[in-house]
Amino acid sequence: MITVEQHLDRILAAVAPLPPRALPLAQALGCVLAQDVAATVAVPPFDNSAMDGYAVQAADVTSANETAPVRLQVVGDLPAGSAERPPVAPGTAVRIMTGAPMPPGADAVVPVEATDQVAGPGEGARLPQVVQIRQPAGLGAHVRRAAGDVAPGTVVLRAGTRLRARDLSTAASTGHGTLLVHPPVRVGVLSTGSELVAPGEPLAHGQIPDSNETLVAGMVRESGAVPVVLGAVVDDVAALRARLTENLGRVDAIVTTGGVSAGAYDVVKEVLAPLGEVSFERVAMQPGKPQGFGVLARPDGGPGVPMFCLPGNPVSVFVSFQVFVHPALQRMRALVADAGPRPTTDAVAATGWRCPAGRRQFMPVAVEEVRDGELRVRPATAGGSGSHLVASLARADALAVVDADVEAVAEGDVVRVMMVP
Ligand SMILES: Nc1nc2c(c(=O)[nH]1)N[C@H]1C(S)=C(S)[C@@H](COP(=O)(O)OP(=O)(O)OC[C@H]3O[C@@H](n4cnc5c(N)ncnc54)[C@H](O)[C@@H]3O)O[C@H]1N2
Ligand code: MOO
Repeated sequence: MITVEQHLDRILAAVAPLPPRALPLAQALGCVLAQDVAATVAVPPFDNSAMDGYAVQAADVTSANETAPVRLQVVGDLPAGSAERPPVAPGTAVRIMTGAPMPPGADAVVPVEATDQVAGPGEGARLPQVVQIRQPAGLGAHVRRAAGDVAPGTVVLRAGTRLRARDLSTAASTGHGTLLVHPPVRVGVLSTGSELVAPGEPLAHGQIPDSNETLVAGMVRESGAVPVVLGAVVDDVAALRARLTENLGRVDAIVTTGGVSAGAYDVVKEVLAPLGEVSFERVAMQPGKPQGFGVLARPDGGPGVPMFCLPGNPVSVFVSFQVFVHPALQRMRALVADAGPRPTTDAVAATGWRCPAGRRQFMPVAVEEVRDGELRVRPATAGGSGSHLVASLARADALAVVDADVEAVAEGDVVRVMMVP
C-alpha cells in the first residue's frame, strides 16, 4: 500500500495548467488570467457629465439664486452617446445627460433640479430655448474627468488572478473584449457498472440508481471545472475503451467510477494500455483504497488527458474526489495556491468511533459550532465511514481525518477536519 501523500504527489506531478487561450469575457469567469492586462483606453475615456442638467460656463452663474436666476440661451442638446460638440459661449448653455461628453467651452454642469426645467421624460423631454439657473456652480462642478479612474497603459489586472465578475468589468471598461486565460477544465464523467439505472427510473432486482454520475458531475462544478457527462457503461472493458476513444478529443480530464477492485483492474489496465498508462494502487485510506490514475494520449497530440479511476462505492467516490481530483483540477486551472490538500481545522469529537487498522480514515461528519469558532463533530451516519452509505452523505459537512495508527477516536479527542463544499 502507498500513502495518500504518495498518490497525490504522483498525480500533481503528472498534471499541468491548461495552456492559455484567448477567451471572450463572457466565457472567462472563474478562469485564471495568464498575463498582466493594461488599459488600452482611459476610464472615463473623455470628460463627461455626472448629472442630467445643463453644461455652462461657471463664470456665468456665480450670482444665480432662487429669487434672481440667471437666464442662459440653450444652444444644443447632448444625450449620452452623442458625437456632437456644440460650443458653449458666454451666456449660453447646452442641455446634457449623465455620461454625455462635455461640450467645448463649458466648465461646469448645473443639475436640472437647480433650474426652472422639469427632469425626466414627458414635458421634460422638450428642449427649452432659455433655461433659468437658480444656483451657482463651481468650476468643474459635476464634471467627471477623462482618465479620472485609470490612464491608458495602467496595469489593471495581474496574471494569476482568478477572474471574478468585477475583474471582467474592469477588462471590458479598459478596452478588452477577450482575455488570455487558462481555459475552463472540461472533465469527462463516466460511471461503470451493469447494475446502474438512471436516477428516478424503476429498479429491477439487483439494480441501483447511478448516483455517482450526479455526484461527480456536481463535485466537478464545485471545483470550478466543467462536467462533460459521458454516460454509464456496462462492466465490459471493450465498451469502456470505445466510450473513452470517442470522447478523448473533447475533454481535458476523465473521472470514472467503479470497476477497480481486486482483479478487475488488471483487465482495465490492459484495455487502456493503447491509450496510455493507467496504474492501479492500493492507497492506505478508508474509504477509497483502490485508486487508478494515469495520463491518456489525446488523438490530436494535444496535452495528455489525466484519468482518475475511482472506486465505485459512492462514499469512496466522494472522499477520493476531495482528496485527489480536486487538487489536480485546481492545478489544471492554474490555481497554484489551491493545488494541494484541502485545508483542515481542529474539532472536538462529540462521540467516539472506531477506525480501520493501518489506513487513514476519512469519516463523513456533521459539524456543529458550540461557541466562538469551537467545532464539535459526530459521524454523519450510524454506520461510520462505510463506503456504501450514500444516502446519509447529505448529512455530512466535513471529513474527519484520522491517522492510520489510531484505532479509535474517543469522545473529547481533538481531530483534524477537512471542510468540503
Ligand atoms: N476481494 C476484494 N473485494 C473488494 C476489495 C478488495 O480489496 N478485495 N475492495 C473493496 C473496496 S475497499 C472497494 S472501494 C470496492 C471498489 O469496487 P469497484 O471500484 O470495483 O466498484 P464496483 O464493484 O463496481 O462497485 C462497488 C459498489 O459501488 C456501487 N456503485 C458502483 N457504481 C455506482 C454508481 N455509479 N452509483 C451508485 N453506486 C455505484 C456498486 O453497486 C457496488 O455496491 O471494492 C471492494 N471489494
Ligand atoms: O476503499 Mo473502499 O472505498 O474502503 O470501500
